[in-house]
Amino acid sequence: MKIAVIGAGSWGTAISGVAAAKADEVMLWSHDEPVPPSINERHLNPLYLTDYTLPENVSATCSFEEALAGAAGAIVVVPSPFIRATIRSAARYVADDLPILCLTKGIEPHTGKLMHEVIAEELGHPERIAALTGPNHAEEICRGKVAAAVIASETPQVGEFFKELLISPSFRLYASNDMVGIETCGAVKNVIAIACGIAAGAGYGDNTLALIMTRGLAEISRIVCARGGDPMTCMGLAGMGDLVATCTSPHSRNRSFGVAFAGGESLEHYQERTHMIVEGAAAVQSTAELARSLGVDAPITFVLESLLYNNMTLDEALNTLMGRVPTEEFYGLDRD
Ligand SMILES: NC(=O)C1=CN([C@@H]2O[C@H](COP(=O)(O)OP(=O)(O)OC[C@H]3O[C@@H](n4cnc5c(N)ncnc54)[C@H](O)[C@@H]3O)[C@@H](O)[C@H]2O)C=CC1
Ligand SMILES: O=C(CO)COP(=O)(O)O
Repeated sequence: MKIAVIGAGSWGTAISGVAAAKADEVMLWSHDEPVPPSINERHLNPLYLTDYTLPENVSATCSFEEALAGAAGAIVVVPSPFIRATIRSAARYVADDLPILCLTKGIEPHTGKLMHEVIAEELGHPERIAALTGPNHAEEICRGKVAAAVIASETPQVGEFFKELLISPSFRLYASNDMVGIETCGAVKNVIAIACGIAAGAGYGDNTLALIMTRGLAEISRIVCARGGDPMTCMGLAGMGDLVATCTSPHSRNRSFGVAFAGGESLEHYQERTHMIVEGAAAVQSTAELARSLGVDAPITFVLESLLYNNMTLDEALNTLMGRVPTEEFYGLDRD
């Protein structure tokens, strides 16, 4: 059995190693030309997780045709800003019944669409699409450190196919049918992680971080509910689990960017320096747009939007948040 992995960043590289334990062959599609020769000759990605040696049955290519030919399943893991264009370019090599698993975390700007919805729009046949999210830093997964995630799908057999492929003694996978819930959690927790990074970088304490995480989870839950997801999803691995990992881990690019931003570094400089995607920076804008269109109160996201993009100062941000009148702890959690 061959599995195609579309996207050779940190997470695409790590998940290829996981899939290689069960698949006969994993072929990784990379946007970056230096990646395939290095993986094919030395089993090393020269740009991401550079000290992780991939299994011998993982190879790489920059050709969609080569990656997808004869594949029994495809895993999509390109950063959200590139997902629509990438999938559109790959579309003619994707069979109508190919099971697809989406690992990307984001919300499309202007449309408010989740990543599985973008893939479905480009490829059709939404019933063959599943999504996986959870507290899964690639740096730990590639070392086999114990972790878990949720796989959600409209069709149970599709979720089961990917669960069987990726489950291992060190990687537990739970099933869900709430694709909207798990993907919304996965996108918006990145916003909250930036807020935690900024607070940590500015010298605030653990109480402050717990406050941001907890009120962040309330904010995520209101958006999940308004989007038609299940609020219980927010209590699980895709919600609280990933929020805690991303808001506290030194591996998190979103948290680290927040720390750097508090120290005066720009987003452009941070991304150029690390070559990594800060999904939460784009998600600040797309989540704010989505929340406004849904009529959802998202104060942390709105303040971050002003801080990152409209020259609000940190003091003004703090005063805006702390100046709000505290209301009921769990308002806005009704499902429409
Ligand atoms: N790194 C991690 O631990 C985890 C990442 N994710 C999610 O996985 C997704 C991918 O992130 P990473 O693998 O971490 O990426 P990364 O930040 O490690 O690497 C950036 C990726 O973007 C690609 N890229 C750059 N320009 C491109 C273009 N024009 N078209 C297509 N691709 C382009 C690069 O080739 C590279 O694969 C994101 O949505 C992220 O939130 C989810 C869970 C864990
Ligand atoms: O989603 C992630 C861990 O589950 C990765 O988070 P960062 O993009 O902040 O590194």
